Amino acid sequence: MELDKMDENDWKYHGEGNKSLVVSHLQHCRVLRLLKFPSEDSAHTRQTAEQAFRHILNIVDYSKYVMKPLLGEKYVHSGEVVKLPLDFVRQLSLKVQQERPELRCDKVMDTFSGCGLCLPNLTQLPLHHLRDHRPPICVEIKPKCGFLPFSRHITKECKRKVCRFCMHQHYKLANGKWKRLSRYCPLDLFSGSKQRMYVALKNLLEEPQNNLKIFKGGELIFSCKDDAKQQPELNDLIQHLRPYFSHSNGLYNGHQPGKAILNEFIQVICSALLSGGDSNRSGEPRKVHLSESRPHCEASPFPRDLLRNGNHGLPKDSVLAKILQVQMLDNLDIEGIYPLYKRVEQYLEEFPKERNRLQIDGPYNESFMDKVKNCPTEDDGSVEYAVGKVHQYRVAMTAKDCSVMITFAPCEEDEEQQLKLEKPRFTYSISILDLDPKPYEGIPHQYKLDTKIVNYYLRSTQAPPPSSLYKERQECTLLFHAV
Ligand SMILES: O=P(O)(O)O[C@@H]1[C@@H](OP(=O)(O)O)[C@H](OP(=O)(O)O)[C@H](O)[C@H](OP(=O)(O)O)[C@H]1OP(=O)(O)O
Ligand SMILES: Nc1ncnc2c1ncn2[C@@H]1O[C@H](COP(=O)(O)OP(=O)(O)OP(=O)(O)O)[C@@H](O)[C@H]1O
Repeated sequence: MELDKMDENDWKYHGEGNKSLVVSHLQHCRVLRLLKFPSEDSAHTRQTAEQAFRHILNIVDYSKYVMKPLLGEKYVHSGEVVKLPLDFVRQLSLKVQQERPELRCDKVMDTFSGCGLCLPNLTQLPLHHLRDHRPPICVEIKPKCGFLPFSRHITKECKRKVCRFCMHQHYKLANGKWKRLSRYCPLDLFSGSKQRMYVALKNLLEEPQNNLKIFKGGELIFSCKDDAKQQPELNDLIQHLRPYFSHSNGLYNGHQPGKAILNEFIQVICSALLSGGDSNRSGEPRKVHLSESRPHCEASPFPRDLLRNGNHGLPKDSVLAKILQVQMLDNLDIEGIYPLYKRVEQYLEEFPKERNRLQIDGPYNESFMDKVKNCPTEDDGSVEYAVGKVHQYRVAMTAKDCSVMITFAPCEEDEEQQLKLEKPRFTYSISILDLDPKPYEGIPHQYKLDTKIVNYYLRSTQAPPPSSLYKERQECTLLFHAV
């Protein structure tokens, strides 16, 4: 990619989140990630080009020196900061505007700093097109927090029983972010039990919200609709997936029934999520267990009588195990962190120059990582302890908000061979994305939000739920066979 010859016509809109907008290159397996800012603030809070460059550099450093060592080399692609011609960025911004979903248009793309992040396009498998005519399928999951907090600082008992995602659903519904409750529960996905993972993925397919996107050949084919009232089309998805699962097993009227296709698709995702573990001497993958936390969320729709005390857990090096371990660096919960944040604030008021030494806003380097890793286990009343725990909390927050991308494509066999196989075989890659640092200043907001979510949950579950909600849920429930 020659930066001085950038042409907006070589790029197209790919997707966006709350903080950044992503465009993909038409020929090369590359994306550009550009920051976004609230539109009303853009005139006065706009950063100088120098500040914007520093900001993006911080994102790369944080990914490279903090998240990559914690999550594993193989899953993290940190990318590189690129300086882009301002004219290119302005033209690009105009070009993508009409593709942007309405719900994301409260923010505008950064067209003034001329900085962006260049990353591999993780929805593609490099060189795959040389081997098979079927383009890769990519499943992007934002799994959210996979454990129940176990901190002694927790004041509301329900937080030990119902997970944050399930509680938050009620609050999101009330403030209009979504129109239907999601039945997805992160604790099921992180359980390591194939049955529970299956149910979690099935529930994501029924109501993806912002937790599931599916791409085919780099094109988005399944996600929540822009109009949150509309449901995504599972039948369309089945048609897209059919060529990947057309083997001879279980044919009905000459082809696989839709349910069977979704069933196999979910199993492929499960296998990928459980892969990557090394084995012990008996050949069993090593597992990680959450001894400190209750393993099941009371709001999950997974039938309680099917919960067994079996030796589930996630294979040690699987992508979900890696993410969960980092999430669990938050062992005090926001209720334990907030007083420590206030301790740091008080200290900084007295000694403002200490902000740099304590690396409150970075730099995110080995020394920051040292503070995260070697934080004392007991509170000795020091500012060092408080800063260490705050840093750990922020790292855990990143892991609670990251996404996993599983990109898979049929193995090399030609079609005839493929049809004779009992099950199709896939080659795949797994990555973790959106590993940006969460701001230190965000802690008071997190504290308030936590209180709101819990209070709202308690209020809404004590009162009988509106009957229309249940009606809608029943209408969209699919019946899958247990695996
Ligand atoms: O607080 P949460 O759990 O709602 O997470 C926010 C996400 O909402 P979600 O609940 O996943 O729909 C939110 O996602 P959406 O904008 O809702 O797609 C962002 O990821 C936000 O992170 P940031 O402020 O952009 O760095 C996320 O904020 P952080 O809490 O991770 O800072
Ligand atoms: N390297 C990549 N390859 C392919 N697609 C990507 C890549 N990085 C991001 N995307 C796509 O762009 C979308 C937005 O990116 P990202 O999640 O990083 O945005 P964000 O604004 O930081 O998210 P959030 O809302 O969590 O703050 C992703 O959901 C994903 O679909």
